[in-house]
Amino acid sequence: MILEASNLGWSVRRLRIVQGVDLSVREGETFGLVGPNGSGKSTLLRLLAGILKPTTGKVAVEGQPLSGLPRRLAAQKIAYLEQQADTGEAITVRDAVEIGRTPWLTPLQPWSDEDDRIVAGALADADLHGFESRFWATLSGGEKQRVHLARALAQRPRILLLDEPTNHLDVRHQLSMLDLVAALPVTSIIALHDLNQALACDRVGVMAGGRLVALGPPQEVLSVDRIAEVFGVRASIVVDPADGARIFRLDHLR
Ligand SMILES: Nc1ncnc2c1ncn2[C@@H]1O[C@H](COP(=O)(O)OP(=O)(O)OP(=O)(O)O)[C@@H](O)[C@H]1O
Repeated sequence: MILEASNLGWSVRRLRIVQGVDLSVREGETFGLVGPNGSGKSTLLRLLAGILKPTTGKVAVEGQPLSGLPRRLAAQKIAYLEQQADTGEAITVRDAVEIGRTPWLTPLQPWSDEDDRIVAGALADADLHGFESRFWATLSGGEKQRVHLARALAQRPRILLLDEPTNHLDVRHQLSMLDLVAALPVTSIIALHDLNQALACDRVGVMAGGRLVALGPPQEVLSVDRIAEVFGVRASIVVDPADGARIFRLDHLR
């Protein structure tokens, strides 16, 4: 297992925000995390990224405790794309993406042609050709989101943790973001609100009230009954006659 959490929990002022999460993620897997607002998805991702220190339990990356890994080493293994990261710094798109290379640079291994090549590839993968010299503050929400993705890709991590990465993106960029993540030779954990997007993941975990209440293949985990119970909505499954793909139609519970 590339990433393992056991009895993972985080509390603030005696409030249990995440509790008792046991999770093992396989190498190369695209793992979707779904759940209502406030169910603990972002907090769980921040614990897995090592940004929050667990109140209970632990996280292991490639068998090593995350808490014992030096920050630089952890950043070589894990990239985290936050939900609403912003900066007031006057930086360009290229500067922002170059930051992704930081964990790999040392005085003995300064910036090289290989770093240039990786940054160019990340910019291209995030469809940012022509944006390199634009200032961050002038970008739209979706363009900023794509720069974050490019920065995370430039980090060349083993594990990508993405918090609602399709937020702000137009439909074409939503599709290319998810296709890109699925095609990358990395392990990804993605918090998603769109249950149809979650259907495309290898496995899905469902968060409710700070707990991981279900875990498994999307078709099993995202049952009509569970969607009603966890999200309070009525799901019906519609089959596209063109290719047999199953999609959810969602409505109020009656
Ligand atoms: N530092 C904090 N202090 C108090 N409450 C917090 C803190 N951090 C998170 N919470 C609360 O913990 C709960 C879980 O938050 P979290 O952001 O993890 O949920 P989420 O599932 O990612 O939600 P969303 O879908 O809205 O992004 C929320 O009710 C939130 O208000």
